[in-house]
Formats: sequence, C-alpha cells, structure tokens
Amino acid sequence: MDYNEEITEEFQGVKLWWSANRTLSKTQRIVIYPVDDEKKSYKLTVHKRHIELITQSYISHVMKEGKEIETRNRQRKLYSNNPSQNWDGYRSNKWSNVLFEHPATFDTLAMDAKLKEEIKNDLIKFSKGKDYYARIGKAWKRGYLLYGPPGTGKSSMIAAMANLLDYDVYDLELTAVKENTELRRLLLDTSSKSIIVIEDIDCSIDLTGQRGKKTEKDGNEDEPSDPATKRVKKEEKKESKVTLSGLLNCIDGLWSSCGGERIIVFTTNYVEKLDPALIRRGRMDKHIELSYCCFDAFKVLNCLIVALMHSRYLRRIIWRLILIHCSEKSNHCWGKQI
Ligand SMILES: Nc1ncnc2c1ncn2[C@@H]1O[C@H](COP(=O)(O)OP(=O)(O)OP(=O)(O)O)[C@@H](O)[C@H]1O
Repeated sequence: MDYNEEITEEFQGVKLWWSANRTLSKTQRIVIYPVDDEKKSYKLTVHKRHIELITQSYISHVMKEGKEIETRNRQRKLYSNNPSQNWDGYRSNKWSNVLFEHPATFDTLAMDAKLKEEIKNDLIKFSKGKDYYARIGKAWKRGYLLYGPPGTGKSSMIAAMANLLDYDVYDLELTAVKENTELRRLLLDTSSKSIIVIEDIDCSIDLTGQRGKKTEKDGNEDEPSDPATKRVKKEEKKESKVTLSGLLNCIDGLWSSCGGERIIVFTTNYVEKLDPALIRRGRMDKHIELSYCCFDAFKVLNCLIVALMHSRYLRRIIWRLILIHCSEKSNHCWGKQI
C-alpha cells in the first residue's frame, strides 16, 4: 500500500477504508549512525455503528491473515555464526545469513523407504505438536543425531528436513565459539521454526568424556617450567572454550524453553566416540544411521537417473559404476532383489 493511497474493503457486509500515512520526526538529533526517523501509520475508517465488529472480529482477522501471508512469503535463510569479536558495534550480528536454496527433498534422498517415512512422520508430528508439548510441560524442541560414514547423505537429510518443514537452518560452528556464555547467547539469538545444526560434532571440540577426565587432568597435569611453553599452554586452554556440560545445559537447560519449535541436529561419522550423555534419548530423541546404498536407495537413484539420462548406453555405464561401488561398500545382499 503506497502513502496517500486509500483502499476500500468489505468485511461481513461492512465497508471499511484503509489509508497509509507517514510522518517525519521534527526533533533534531545529532546521531553517529543513520536512523530511520520516519513513522508509518495506517488509518482505518468505518461507520461508528460497526465499531464492535471491528474490535471484536476484524482486527484479529487482519492479524491472522497478515501472519499467514508473512509465512507464505518468508524466504528461508541459512545462518552461520560470526566470531564474537564482531558482535558489538553498529549493525553487528551474531549470525550471518544467506538465502537457503538447497534442492534436497525426501523424494531425492536415497534411503530405506520405511525409515524415510518414519522420519517424515516424526518431523510433521513435531511441527504440529505445540499443544502436546505444552500439555506435558516440555520445551518444544527435538534432537536428531545423524551418523554414518562420510558422504552418505547427512547434510542432504538436514536440507530435506528444512525443506519439508519450511524451517531456517542455523549452521553452528562450535570451534568459533569461545565459551559457554557465548554459546548460550548465540542460541538465544536463534528464531523459532529453525534447525540448529552442529556438523561433525566429534571433531568440533573435545566433548568426548571431557567431564570424566577433568578431575584427573586437574590433578596430574605437569606445569611446564619454560615461560614460552607456559604461554602456549595458557593459549591452548583459552582455545578449549565450550565444555560438554555447557553444551548440555544449552541443549536442554532453561534457555531452550525460550520460544519453541526448534530442532537440534548433530552429525558425526564416529558415533562411538561421543559421550553417552550427549546423545542419550530425550536429548537426542532420534538416532538415525545413514549408511551405504540399500535396495530402496537403489530404487530412488534409479528413478533419478532414468529421469535425467535419455541415453540407454549412458544409463548402463552409470549403473555398472553404482553396482561396483555398492557391492564394495554394502553387506546387504540386495543384488538378488534387482
Ligand atoms: N542417501 C543419499 N541420497 C541422495 N544423495 C546422496 C545420498 N548420500 C549422498 N548423497 C549425495 O552425495 C553428496 C554428499 O552427501 P552429503 O554431503 O549429504 O553427505 P554427508 O554424509 O553429509 O557427508 P560428510 O559426512 O562428509 O559431511 C551430495 O551431493 C548428495 O547429494
């Protein structure tokens, strides 16, 4: 709606007029950074005998419609965390973002069909679970642990999740987070309807068994005599940053109930390296193994390749390559099923 424009609307047989105005602040201020001094307002005109209808039904109808339009037009974003030294100052942000346009969907994911359906249903159930979570007194969040060998579709699965639910993705680089308080501030700065991802959690930081080792370390550590080594050691200590308990507190501590509808995803190639406390059910609610090609995955790949390649000769070459790759990697004897 442009300024000085007037729009006529009808609601339950009642005629209404909307107009948009803008006023500029008259007070003169000296500012360091440019600020928006413009005030925008919308004026609604209606006959006074309809005031009750407007206050009781129309305004809530407008708010609801507005929210729906906003959701429909929302462009999803992929966020990554900025180093904390860039957090302060003019227009600084904890997160940088780009448009999220990953093409992966559950249709293009090659994996066991039953598991795929189970994950989709779980996600949809979660996204519609606001009342359920409120009823049982739990924060509206869900944890997924995706594990398996490199290149088996963990990142693609996260993109498919985000595309299914229409959520933003926060790619949290833990190695860039200095300490637990920073981690908390970062997570508090995420929006609802989002997936917070920590990829390769086993490599991100020494989270494995850190709690158990702490006392042992504290007591036995030899203090180096040489000042240079001392300084390096001190720096290394500073680098160690986020602790396991800090991360656990952030995942399911009180902060996580500030706003809801967040999914937390950890990915790892080495699930056995992780501290059981980090991935216990209730914290990481669903553990999903993504592995080498199974028969259902093979069928999805078949559909994709048939759709893409019109030459039978090329298709045969690709299939030979896939078969060789899969028979090397997989223990399943699905070859017979083909
Ligand atoms: N199950 C799958 N279905 C569809 N595409 C897949 C699958 N697994 C791997 N790919 C393809 O292989 C490439 C690598 O996949 P992806 O990055 O999702 O794997 P990853 O498990 O996250 O790897 P890493 O552990 O190295 O981060 C992508 O281009 C993806 O499209």
